Amino acid sequence: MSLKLGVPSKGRLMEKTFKWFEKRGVTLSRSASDREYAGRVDGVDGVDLVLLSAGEIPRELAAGRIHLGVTGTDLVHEKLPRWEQQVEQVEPMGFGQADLILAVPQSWVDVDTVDDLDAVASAFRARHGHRLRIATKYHRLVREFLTDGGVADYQLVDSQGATEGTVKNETAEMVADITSTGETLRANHLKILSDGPVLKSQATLWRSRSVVMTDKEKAALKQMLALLRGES
Ligand SMILES: Nc1ncnc2c1ncn2[C@@H]1O[C@H](COP(=O)(O)OP(=O)(O)OP(=O)(O)O)[C@@H](O)[C@H]1O
Ligand SMILES: O=P(O)(O)OC[C@H]1O[C@H](OP(=O)(O)OP(=O)(O)O)[C@H](O)[C@@H]1O
Repeated sequence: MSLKLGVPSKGRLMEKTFKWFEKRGVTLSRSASDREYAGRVDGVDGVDLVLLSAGEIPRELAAGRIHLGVTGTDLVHEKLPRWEQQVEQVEPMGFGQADLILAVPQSWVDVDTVDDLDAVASAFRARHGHRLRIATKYHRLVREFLTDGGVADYQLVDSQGATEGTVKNETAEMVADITSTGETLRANHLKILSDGPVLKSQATLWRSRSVVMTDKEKAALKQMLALLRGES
């Protein structure tokens, strides 16, 4: 069997991933049709390209269906419990930087920190009879962060997109989401809590810890890593 390299098939990480490999002597190419999720790897023998959504790459690494994969730190930490046991970080790639943050309405002038949030959350529950709602797709990371910060009076509301709009739409009181330029937060009149971020993320090359490799796969991995690390 060949070594399997999983890369984002679309979205913001795809193009930069292809360029990052190219710069290191490994050419990734998609088949002629953009709609066909197939491609090839040139520059190292015995490697297959697997095109996947960035969000699915953590699971495929953990299951051992791909040996190497490119995706954001945020997605690995969110989707894999005890991620260190399932994957190993090979190289941070220097693009796709984003911070996972907590943000509240700018009009909450008394709330700047997690401590302030704790006080407001308790008062909110007493006044409204339900817990303060935080919209996010990062359930695990947000829960861990708030537990560490001693905040308990809240509930998570799942939001898989347009998360900053949930406050205006009154389906949540605040959000936990990824930001890079901060423009979406500003446009939606939200401000970031100062004691964060919950996580700093960037595109990263990961290696699965779940596969037993054949000699051929081991040789391809060695050659690939030497090239990517500039050792050959
Ligand atoms: N401004 C940003 N907003 C959202 N994600 C960003 C941003 N900048 C970098 N990223 C990173 O990009 C990755 C998500 O990539 P992308 O948006 O292409 O995937 P997606 O299409 O949302 O995933 P999927 O294909 O699973 O739906 C995450 O690791 C995220 O941290
Ligand atoms: O800080 P900024 O540069 O404004 O970027 C942050 C925004 O980008 C992402 O959304 P995306 O574009 O992936 O759309 P989505 O709302 O469908 O997730 C993220 O969820 C924020 O909404």
